[in-house]
Amino acid sequence: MTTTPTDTAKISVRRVRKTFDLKNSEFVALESVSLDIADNEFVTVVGPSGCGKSTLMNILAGLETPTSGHAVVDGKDVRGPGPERGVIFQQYALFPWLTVRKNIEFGLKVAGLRAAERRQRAEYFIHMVGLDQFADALPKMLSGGMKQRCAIARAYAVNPSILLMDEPFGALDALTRVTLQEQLLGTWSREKRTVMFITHDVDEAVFLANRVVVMAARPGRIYDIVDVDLPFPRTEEVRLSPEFGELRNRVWHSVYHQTPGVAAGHASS
Ligand SMILES: Nc1ncnc2c1ncn2[C@@H]1O[C@H](COP(=O)(O)OP(=O)(O)OP(=O)(O)O)[C@@H](O)[C@H]1O
Repeated sequence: MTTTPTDTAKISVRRVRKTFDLKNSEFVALESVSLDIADNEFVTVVGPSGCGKSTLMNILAGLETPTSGHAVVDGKDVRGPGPERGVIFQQYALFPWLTVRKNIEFGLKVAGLRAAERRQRAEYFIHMVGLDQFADALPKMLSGGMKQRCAIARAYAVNPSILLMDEPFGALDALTRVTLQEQLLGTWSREKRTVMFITHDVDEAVFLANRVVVMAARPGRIYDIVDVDLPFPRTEEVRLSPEFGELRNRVWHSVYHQTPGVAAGHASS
């Protein structure tokens, strides 16, 4: 389990504690979380509901501040959102009144790119996620999977070096989900980014990652880190391999046995 911060990490989370004030008490959402993520690494985070996955991601996104400890990106403390960190949520967060193309161009306009350059860049990423035929469609005309592909293209287009993804495929059916996992990995291997990807799905966590971080709840903390030394590209053959099965079982075991009640119930059965 590697949790010791180093100076070379793209992302360093150092002894982060996050508390929320409740009416008569303080709720500890994260306790002493330390984690390093290397440049171009793909890290997935799994854990039971309420273990602080989104809180950790929001801290890295600059949407929450740690109560103590540090979130460091490229050697600097995170002090708010920044263009080098793209965020993708479960709910697509597309502008409903803008077409796919305009949604993707939006961030480029904010970044000050000229119209021709915006157009060219949007085309590239529309093609990358296979939405060529829907470039002029409004979000309401897209399926859930297409909306999420549009959100991924939009995040990539502004060229962030880090992608923070909070259950981006959580609302999709199993087949679309698998297709998007393969597509995301294809994009990641071509474009390279440092990715933190939150999921509830252990198979998804193993399939995508270089490393799986398993969190535990009450207080939210890192419970285990599993290296995934499966080859890329991650094909169906990899997904069906005994090595994949072993890693999935290892991660599942970690998630299952730290969930209060579940392990106890298991032990007594
Ligand atoms: N703004 C807030 N005020 C009070 N409590 C909060 C706040 N945000 C999060 N929490 C609490 O902190 C804990 C961690 O929440 P968080 O959303 O990070 O968990 P999670 O692991 O992402 O959960 P899930 O898998 O269900 O999305 C939860 O118990 C939640 O109720």
